[in-house]
Amino acid sequence: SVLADNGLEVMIWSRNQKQVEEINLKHTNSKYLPNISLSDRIKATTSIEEAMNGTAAVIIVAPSSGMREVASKIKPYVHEDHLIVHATKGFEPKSLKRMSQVIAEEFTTIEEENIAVLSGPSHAEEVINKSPTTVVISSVNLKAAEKVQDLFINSYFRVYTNPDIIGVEIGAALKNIIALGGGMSDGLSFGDNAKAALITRGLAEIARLGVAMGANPLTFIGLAGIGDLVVTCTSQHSRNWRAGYLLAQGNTLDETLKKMGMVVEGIKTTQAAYELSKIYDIKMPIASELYEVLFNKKEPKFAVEDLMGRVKTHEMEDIAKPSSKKWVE
Ligand SMILES: NC(=O)C1=CN([C@@H]2O[C@H](COP(=O)(O)OP(=O)(O)OC[C@H]3O[C@@H](n4cnc5c(N)ncnc54)[C@H](OP(=O)(O)O)[C@@H]3O)[C@@H](O)[C@H]2O)C=CC1
Ligand SMILES: O=C(CO)COP(=O)(O)O
Repeated sequence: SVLADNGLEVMIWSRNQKQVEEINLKHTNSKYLPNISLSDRIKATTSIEEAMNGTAAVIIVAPSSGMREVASKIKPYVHEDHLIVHATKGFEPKSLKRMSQVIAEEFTTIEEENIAVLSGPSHAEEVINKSPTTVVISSVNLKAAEKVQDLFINSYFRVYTNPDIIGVEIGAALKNIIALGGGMSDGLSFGDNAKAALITRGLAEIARLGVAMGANPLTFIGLAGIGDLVVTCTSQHSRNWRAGYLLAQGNTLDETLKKMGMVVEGIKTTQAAYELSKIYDIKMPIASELYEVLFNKKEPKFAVEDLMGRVKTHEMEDIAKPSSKKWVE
């Protein structure tokens, strides 16, 4: 919708024939964005060949578990001048690869310089209503990032460039875990103190893993870090928040997913973060407790008790420890 508002012709590829017909005939997408009218500059097709015909840029927004499948379908139609942008927030299950790594592996004809990541606090439900939104576009190539910035930027959608593609993708993926916790906190009727603690301590563990994986720590105080963390932990538009809320109210994981009916990236990402924290030897207490709740049936209230009862430590554990001498002074 942002691109259509900017005067571009947009072709959506979907695997769902009914959804394609609805978009083309009624200009609505009632399952995913009810009560919204879409621009008639947005058309849809189930044919990837038709969708790719004459395009300059391809925006992939499949859930992370489907990224490789979708990329491999697009592959035959991609040429070296295409700009490939993704807005997916997660890691590939099992390989634990970032989305731009999966895209680079699939599109061997595309230079890494032509791949960009769009991220930041941007619930679709608000963007579609033209509510002021700020995001980042990240690429190893500033020129590519600026081209995508020019495609998207307008009076309600402000796009900043950021060269740290690793940090942007890691911030985007890991914030969903903390958002599950934010929903649980509200589901358990904890207050604002608990939410602030989750956001702040969540950011600390996101940054610890991110830095170990090669990110610039400053990215985590930007839109793809704290920005997206705040919006997903506090907004009722957030699927991750809602899933956490349902879990805290006693629903099982299966019941929660059935009630959601939309992708909840934080669930698979909790598994990925659990594995990455072991590979990189990074402490991620919130992600570890969420792992126990999601996959080992631990009750959320016991997870909170265990988080609160951790061995006492310095706030900046593993990042900056003041010397004991200075501390005494
Ligand atoms: N919603 C939001 O506000 C934002 C979402 N994101 C990210 O975008 C990604 C997608 O989220 P979102 O669109 O909200 O998720 P939804 O669950 O709302 O929609 C997922 C869409 O992807 C399609 N899909 C799923 N798997 C495949 C596949 N293997 N091949 C083809 N199509 C597939 C679904 O089709 P079908 O209906 O046929 O199942 C559906 O159209 C996530 O990584 C999310 O974190 C990022 C920023 C904001
Ligand atoms: O990433 C998002 C907003 O920036 C969407 O978050 P949810 O997947 O939790 O809805």
